[in-house]
Amino acid sequence: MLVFPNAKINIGLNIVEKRQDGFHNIESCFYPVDWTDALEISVADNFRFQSSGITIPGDGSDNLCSKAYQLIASDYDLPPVNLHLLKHIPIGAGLGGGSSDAAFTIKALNQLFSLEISVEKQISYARRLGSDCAFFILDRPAYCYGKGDEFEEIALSLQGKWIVLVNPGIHISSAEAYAGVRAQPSEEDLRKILKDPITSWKDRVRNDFEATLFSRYTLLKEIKSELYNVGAVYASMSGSGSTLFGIFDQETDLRATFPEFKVWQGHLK
Ligand SMILES: C[C@](O)(CO)[C@H](O)COP(=O)(O)OP(=O)(O)OC[C@H]1O[C@@H](n2ccc(N)nc2=O)[C@H](O)[C@@H]1O
Ligand SMILES: Nc1ncnc2c1ncn2[C@@H]1O[C@H](COP(=O)(O)OP(=O)(O)OP(=O)(O)O)[C@@H](O)[C@H]1O
Repeated sequence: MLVFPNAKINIGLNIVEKRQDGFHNIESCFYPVDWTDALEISVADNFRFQSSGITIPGDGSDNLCSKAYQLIASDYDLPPVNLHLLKHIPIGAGLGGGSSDAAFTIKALNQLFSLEISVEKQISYARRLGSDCAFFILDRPAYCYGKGDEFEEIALSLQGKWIVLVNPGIHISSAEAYAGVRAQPSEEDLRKILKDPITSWKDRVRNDFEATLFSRYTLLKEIKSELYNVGAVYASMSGSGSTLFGIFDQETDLRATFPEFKVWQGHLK
């Protein structure tokens, strides 16, 4: 079975409270984008994880795909499988790529072996692998809260809008990014702002990681400004960086604008 785990962007990200368990409560809109990895799962004599494409730090056994397999195998009688991951989504990029790989492994195992695990149960398995993982089970626009692993439907459609993602190759881990911020309650309900036209989002739909990360890495701030200069109706950093995105009303090819960075562009669904 071949599946294509996709990335997400965060449209707004308020870090509202530091929790007793060391995590942070956030408020964010997660929106899927079609920058994808490819994951092939086939029955084998022994369990094996291999990857190609972008090099993933760590050994195969701590890959989130392997962890997802082990988690499901601890409750269900699974045969050994060969997992082959072709890694395209930049890592430490605020795009949730590793989390998506984990969630898609759960979904694929469920389908391949007819496990009939309910969506709710798949979400609770995913949650155990990382805060971002749960979103990718349903994989549709959502307002996320708590650790980012609880969500509700949001009536937001950016279908047909053009999006450009620019990744400058700076690796920022979630833990590093959260360590640098001070949580504070949000000024305005994100769900309410997102009901207003996209042209009113600039300066209102904020990512709380930008303040600290833009002063540490000025390049990130420059990329965001450039996205506005070339006509984005809204631009922001995604998650804990280092990817910036711009949303445009029409197709805009920015590969020549950012020749030294990874650029992904396409329509939103
Ligand atoms: C920045 C986001 O991508 C926004 O969507 C996520 O909040 C990050 O989620 P993630 O990478 O799946 O994070 P996890 O793997 O669960 O946690 C990694 C580390 O990030 C920090 N962390 C993560 C999520 C959260 N709500 N609060 C945190 O403080 C914790 O130090 C944690 O040990
Ligand atoms: N399938 C995977 N893809 C990417 N990273 C993985 C994967 N499995 C495990 N990891 C580990 O997770 C780390 C990346 O996690 P991190 O949360 O920083 O980035 P991410 O998953 O790309 O997305 P985000 O920046 O949005 O959280 C890597 O350094 C690697 O050690």
